[in-house]
Amino acid sequence: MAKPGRNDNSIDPLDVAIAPPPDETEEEREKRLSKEREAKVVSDAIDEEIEAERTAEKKKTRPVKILLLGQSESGALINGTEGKSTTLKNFQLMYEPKAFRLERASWRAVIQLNVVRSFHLILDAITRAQKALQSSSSSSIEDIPQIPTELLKLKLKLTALLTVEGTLIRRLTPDGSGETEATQLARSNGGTSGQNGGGGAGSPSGGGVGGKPPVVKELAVNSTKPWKDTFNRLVHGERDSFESGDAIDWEDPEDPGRILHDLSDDMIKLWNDPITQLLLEKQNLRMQELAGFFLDQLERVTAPRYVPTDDDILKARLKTLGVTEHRFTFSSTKTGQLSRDWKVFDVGGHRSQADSVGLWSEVSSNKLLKRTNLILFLNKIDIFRMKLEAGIRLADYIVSYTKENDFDNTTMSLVFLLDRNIDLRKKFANILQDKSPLPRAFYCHLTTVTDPKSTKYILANLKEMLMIGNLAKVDLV
Ligand SMILES: Nc1nc2c(ncn2[C@@H]2O[C@H](COP(=O)(O)OP(=O)(O)OP(=O)(O)O)[C@@H](O)[C@H]2O)c(=O)[nH]1
Ligand SMILES: [Mg+2]
Repeated sequence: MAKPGRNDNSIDPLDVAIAPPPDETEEEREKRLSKEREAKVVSDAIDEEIEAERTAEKKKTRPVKILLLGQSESGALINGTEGKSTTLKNFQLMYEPKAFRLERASWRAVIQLNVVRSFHLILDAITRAQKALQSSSSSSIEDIPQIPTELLKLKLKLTALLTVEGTLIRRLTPDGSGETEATQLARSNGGTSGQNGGGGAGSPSGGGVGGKPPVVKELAVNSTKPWKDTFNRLVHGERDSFESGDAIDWEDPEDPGRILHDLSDDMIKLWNDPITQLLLEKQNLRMQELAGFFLDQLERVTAPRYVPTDDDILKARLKTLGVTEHRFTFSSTKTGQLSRDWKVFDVGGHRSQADSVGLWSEVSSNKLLKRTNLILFLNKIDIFRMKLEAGIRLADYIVSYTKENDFDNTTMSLVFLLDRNIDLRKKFANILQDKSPLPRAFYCHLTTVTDPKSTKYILANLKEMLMIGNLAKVDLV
């Protein structure tokens, strides 16, 4: 006997759903059947196309696969993100420059969001200082400078940026595109506003005034979704004119660039004010080290007809969610013997991963990846150097390091890394040697991937791997 609530198995719900209405006339029946015939022709054509693609795919040499792995947030010494999407941007810049530059309109919005986000952090920092000054119980009050009325006026005017932030977020995550669901705005512990967070900065390295460190909210976009399409719809005119600003709709009355331009002078004043700098310093907020830093270029990026340069696009920050696949066909002229299809997978980083060493251990020991060649990038070396020069002591992070924290010579930071006692590369090489199920060569680079030249390391290693290894059958991470 059937249990109560169970469907009768002999009735197919699909049949019921597509069954013709019981009172169908002869004419309606003819119409329906004709539509069904048309749909079948389309469906057959799609099946044929898929089959043809599958056959063509099988005939081709297997593509080289590159999986970009890393964290979204990492340790305190080299903070923030890993630069996976930036590496991918470098590939696009090198091999699909036209398509890359056609996306300038979208990246312009991301850069504007980065700018606004930076100001959100600054305004929050001033608010925290104000609160601390008002509260007599604050222990660190004597360290906080008095905030001049002029600065507070500027702050008030610039709260208009929070509206721009909202507009930009809405544009980057349009309704119905699925982007809103994919948008992750991390919790904020308060500040100037309770509004949505913006994209841009990584985690600030410091604490609040006499309180908890500020938690940075960040806009994340699922890169498999066409967030760029919102802006591409604005594109008009000749597609070939990508080098100019023609890809941007300058007539758009809603363009956030207009408000940014109107507030430009005030933004520059606030950022350059020594009290602002002091307040940031007291709160250990090193804006220069945060991802998506454009505050030293405010006049240019808020200019009425600002078009992002390649360099700006490489520096722009938009967090990735999920996995994106990009295909490139690399010509032999640029890559030597590497003329074949490449698939590059950009994997959005996770905050939960313990640290870079842990991730490297996991990847090295993974049995499914045992025949996969690995290249390790110790990225953001420029920021590492900046931190060393700012007086952060390596010994506070690496106990075995006992040498001088001396940075007169700009190459010193690299010497530290290469030093036998604390050779980070050696540490990672040992992990690979110990954990790898099969012996593998260790490739490692200290990089600054915002510099397009960094791609050359990848290409040089790939050539070597393809030559040394089993040439046709190499998969890469
Ligand atoms: N100064 C400096 N900035 C870098 C470097 N590499 C990446 N960045 C910047 O850091 C930010 C984050 O880089 P992404 O490439 O988005 O990082 P990601 O690994 O894709 O991060 P998730 O998407 O969160 O997983 C961007 O604003 C980059 O421009 C670097 O070597 N030096
Ligand atoms: Mg990314």
